[in-house]
Amino acid sequence: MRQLIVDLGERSYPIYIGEGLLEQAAQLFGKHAIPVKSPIMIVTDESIAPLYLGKLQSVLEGAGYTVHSFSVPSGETSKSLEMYERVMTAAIQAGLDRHSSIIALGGGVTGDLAGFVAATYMRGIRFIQCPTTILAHDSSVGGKVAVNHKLAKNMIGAFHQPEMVIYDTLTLKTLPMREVRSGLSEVIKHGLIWDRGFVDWCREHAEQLLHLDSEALAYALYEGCKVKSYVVSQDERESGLRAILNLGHTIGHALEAVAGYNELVHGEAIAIGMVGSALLSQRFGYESEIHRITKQLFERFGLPVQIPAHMETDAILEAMMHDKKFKEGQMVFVIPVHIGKVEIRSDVKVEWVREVIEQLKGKERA
Ligand SMILES: NC(=O)c1ccc[n+]([C@@H]2O[C@H](COP(=O)([O-])OP(=O)(O)OC[C@H]3O[C@@H](n4cnc5c(N)ncnc54)[C@H](O)[C@@H]3O)[C@@H](O)[C@H]2O)c1
Ligand SMILES: O=C(O)C(=O)C[C@@H](O)[C@H](O)[C@H](O)COP(=O)(O)O
Ligand SMILES: [Zn+2]
Repeated sequence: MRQLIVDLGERSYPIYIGEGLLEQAAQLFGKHAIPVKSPIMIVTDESIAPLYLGKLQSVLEGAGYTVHSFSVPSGETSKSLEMYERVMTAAIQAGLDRHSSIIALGGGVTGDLAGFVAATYMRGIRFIQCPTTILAHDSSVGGKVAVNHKLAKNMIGAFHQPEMVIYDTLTLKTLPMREVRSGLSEVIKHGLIWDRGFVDWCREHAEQLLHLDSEALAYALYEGCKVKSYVVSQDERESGLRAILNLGHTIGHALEAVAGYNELVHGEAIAIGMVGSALLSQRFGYESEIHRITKQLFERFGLPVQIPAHMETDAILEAMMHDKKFKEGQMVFVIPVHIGKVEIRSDVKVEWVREVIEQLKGKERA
């Protein structure tokens, strides 16, 4: 088992990464003094429940916990206020009290939704992340929890850190290929913002990663979580540095919203967004090599690098205006300076963004 600590003073918590960790959930709950006397609730989705809910539930019941569960439909559209209310209702009906815990068993959708319920139920109760996707190496760490608004991604949310992250990498073996690629997009993002050596390693190990080679995957998840934990521990509430974790998201989130949250999955949308940021970096005089390397990397992982042609440029621009980094009437972008380093710029011109969107739709500039 590998272990990392998210260092946030008295709210610090561990990330446990290893094969078969769901079997050890009861010991880990005991170690972290998760109260046995109050009922707990596992929130998961309808694809994950038949695979892993029974295991987690029986392990915890075996240790004396009273375990309730609630499954939401799979997919991004479950990150909604409507679903939030349904999970809330289930929590009230299950009699969760102030000492109860909510456990998210699933990907980023489950984690963000269940986490937002935990953050707001009785003004906040304990929350435990049990990620089951590659992408969730990112979403399970750092305490951003939210649901979407139809006009903008993650618009209704909170910061609520988990008690711990229990990452059983055996669960990843059942991931559909599209979700493997999507998760690797955020893994690569952690390299692009912080560590050129890790980007090179990802490129060299693309085949192993795509085939879920256990050792390669465990290393990639550990490295990704390491970057994420370090950044979060420096700037928990995104007053500065943390915004770098948003590379590719200004465009990516807009694409997800414009598509009604059911065309591109998150990792796909941000892969396109990261190629867009690499194009924008040329406007600041940075090397065109950044764009070439970024694009080739995502192509190698079978991720999309173009905006679907039917998406209207104006609609994308409009959705981008709701980005949470938008400040004093100015778009704010995470811009690559070179591979492994980015900067936050608030002097990106809207015309440049329009041109980049057109380029990403396959309409090359003259
Ligand atoms: N909070 C954060 O810091 C943060 C960071 C990154 C992404 N996110 C959010 O995460 C979400 C995307 O997360 P995701 O990609 O994990 O999506 P997801 O939770 O929808 O999971 C992807 C799909 O895989 C299925 N699945 C999950 N685990 C499985 C398994 N082990 N075996 C088989 N199928 C499985 C799910 O049912 C779903 O259909 C987005 O909403 C994004 O905004 C949040
Ligand atoms: O943790 C962060 O900070 C991130 O930016 C990680 C992103 O990968 C993630 O998609 C996050 O949910 C985006 O945050 P938002 O504040 O732009 O909604
Ligand atoms: Zn993301």
